[in-house]
Amino acid sequence: MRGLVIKNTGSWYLVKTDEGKCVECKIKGNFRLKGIRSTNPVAVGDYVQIILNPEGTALISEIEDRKNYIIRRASNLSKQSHILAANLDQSMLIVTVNYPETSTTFIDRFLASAEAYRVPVKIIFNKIDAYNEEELHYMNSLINLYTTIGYPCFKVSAKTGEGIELIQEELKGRVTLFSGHSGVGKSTLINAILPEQDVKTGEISAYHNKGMHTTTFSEMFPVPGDGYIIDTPGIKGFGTFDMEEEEIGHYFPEIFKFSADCRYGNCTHRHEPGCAVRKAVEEHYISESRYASYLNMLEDKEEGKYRAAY
Ligand SMILES: Nc1nc2c(ncn2[C@@H]2O[C@H](COP(=O)(O)OP(=O)(O)OP(=O)(O)O)[C@@H](O)[C@H]2O)c(=O)[nH]1
Ligand SMILES: [Zn+2]
Repeated sequence: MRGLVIKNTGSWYLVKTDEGKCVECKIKGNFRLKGIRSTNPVAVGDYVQIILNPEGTALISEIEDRKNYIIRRASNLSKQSHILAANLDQSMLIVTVNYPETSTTFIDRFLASAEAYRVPVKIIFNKIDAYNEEELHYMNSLINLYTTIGYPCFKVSAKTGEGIELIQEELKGRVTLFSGHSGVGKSTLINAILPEQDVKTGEISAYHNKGMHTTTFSEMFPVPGDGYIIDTPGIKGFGTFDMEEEEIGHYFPEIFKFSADCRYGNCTHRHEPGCAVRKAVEEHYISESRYASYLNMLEDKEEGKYRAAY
């Protein structure tokens, strides 16, 4: 029998079968996954085959190939990873231009990691009820920027309910990871989206409070119209994805596009002669803020190398 893993409590997995029944499952034997050493072989979002027991529980016997997954290093010292969620259809990044401000560096790092994980992102600008004219102007210029690059943007107020219906439409039939740094109104927004659900902010927050240092258990919350929201505790972005220096530019779609015309194939777009990316920045085809975020990620990479070498 086939089903979707919607909750992981550590030892048990809750699987929703294709027929719509929820069954508590354990894992059968040992799973080995290609390429990753993981502390949890099965994650929320996995499609699995289960074998029912007479007691009404079941064993997970097989995991279907994942179209994508997000992981977190179990600890700095270990090479093992913890799979937070699998088979994401999209991620919604909640941002605010004030109270508190989300920096473009944060947004761009998130977007680049999402590209690396092959998860499409929609950017949700929250708290539009609270902005003055200047802030609204700034928000609209960001919306213009990110829409042009290919990231759909939405304006909402979790407080007044403005724009929420459109978000509900976007969630239908999809598995969506919710992200955003502390204070952007993620919990308020989830509550506004799920008004009659038995999922409450408190429940999600309780998960949050378990903090970064304990094992993380994820859960998918059903939304009307056959979709799910994943709110991973303690995850503000995707974390660091191991990217090679030359690779970082691949995850900035507009930089990648222009880089085809750079003189050198391994151009890092910093100071190489004949760099088409720098030229595009000078001519305002690529935004200064995006280029700055790109350089910022490159710098991190260099510092990482420095640490590794000493
Ligand atoms: N004016 C205004 N305030 C909002 C809106 N959405 C959330 N807030 C407020 O922003 C603050 C933070 O909201 P939360 O929902 O707790 O934010 P969060 O992103 O879940 O934060 P963490 O729990 O720290 O991750 C609260 O005081 C909310 O009342 C909004 O649309 N407009
Ligand atoms: Zn270049």
